[in-house]
Amino acid sequence: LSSPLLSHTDLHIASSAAQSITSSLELSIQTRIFKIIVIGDSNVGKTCLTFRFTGGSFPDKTEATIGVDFREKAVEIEGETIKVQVWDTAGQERFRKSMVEHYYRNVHAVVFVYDVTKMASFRNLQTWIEECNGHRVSASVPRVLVGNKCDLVDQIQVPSNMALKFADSHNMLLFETSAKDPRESQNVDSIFMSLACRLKAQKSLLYRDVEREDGRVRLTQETETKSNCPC
Ligand SMILES: Nc1nc2c(ncn2[C@@H]2O[C@H](COP(=O)(O)OP(=O)(O)OP(=O)(O)O)[C@@H](O)[C@H]2O)c(=O)[nH]1
Ligand SMILES: [Mg+2]
Repeated sequence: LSSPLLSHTDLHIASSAAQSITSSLELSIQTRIFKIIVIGDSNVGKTCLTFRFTGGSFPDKTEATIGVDFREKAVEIEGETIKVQVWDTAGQERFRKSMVEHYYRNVHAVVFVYDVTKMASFRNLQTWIEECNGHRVSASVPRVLVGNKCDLVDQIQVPSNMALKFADSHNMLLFETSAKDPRESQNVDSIFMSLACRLKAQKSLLYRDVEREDGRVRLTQETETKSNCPC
């Protein structure tokens, strides 16, 4: 009789190795990236807001963004680490025109920014929304509205109720905040975190649609009832 090719111990080692490969594969599959673009007139503070979220501070000096700057931050939501990839876009037409297609390709969420001290930047939101819609961004892609520079209290031109009405009519949440004021930093974080939470909820619903049980695939009725998302 020939001896078995693999002993019991060998089999055990092989099965542990297979398990660890599977779990590292699952980990890499689970690291998801959410692409969030920040859009609005030049000088409204898009670079400062994205800097505040990813770097935790207000930049001493900024220059007009050319094309796009990428900023990333890993956040943890319900035990899952997610990479939030923020696309800080250029507001000036000459610095953005060759990039616009790239901004909107496979975007997961959109942040529209205006400057509360500049009515023109609020009025121009309509044009930014039209550009976004013109690039076939699905209605299921969440959008939020941000009124920045609230620290300049004496110079406010855009009343909150006007902004709220506009946000409501476009099915967006409104955040009024300041990238400059350190007391507002949590509020700035919540702009991006609220979007990441919504995206996670949407995506995990998709993942949960199919569940294996007894080797068969079945649809589940599970929804987001278990969510303990902070937002
Ligand atoms: N007071 C105040 N100033 C701000 C705030 N955010 C940005 N700024 C200032 O506004 C100016 C423009 O900020 P940026 O972040 O560069 O503007 P942007 O929207 O990125 O502009 P583009 O890159 O040209 O599209 C800078 O001088 C900032 O210091 C804020 O919350 N409060
Ligand atoms: Mg900029």
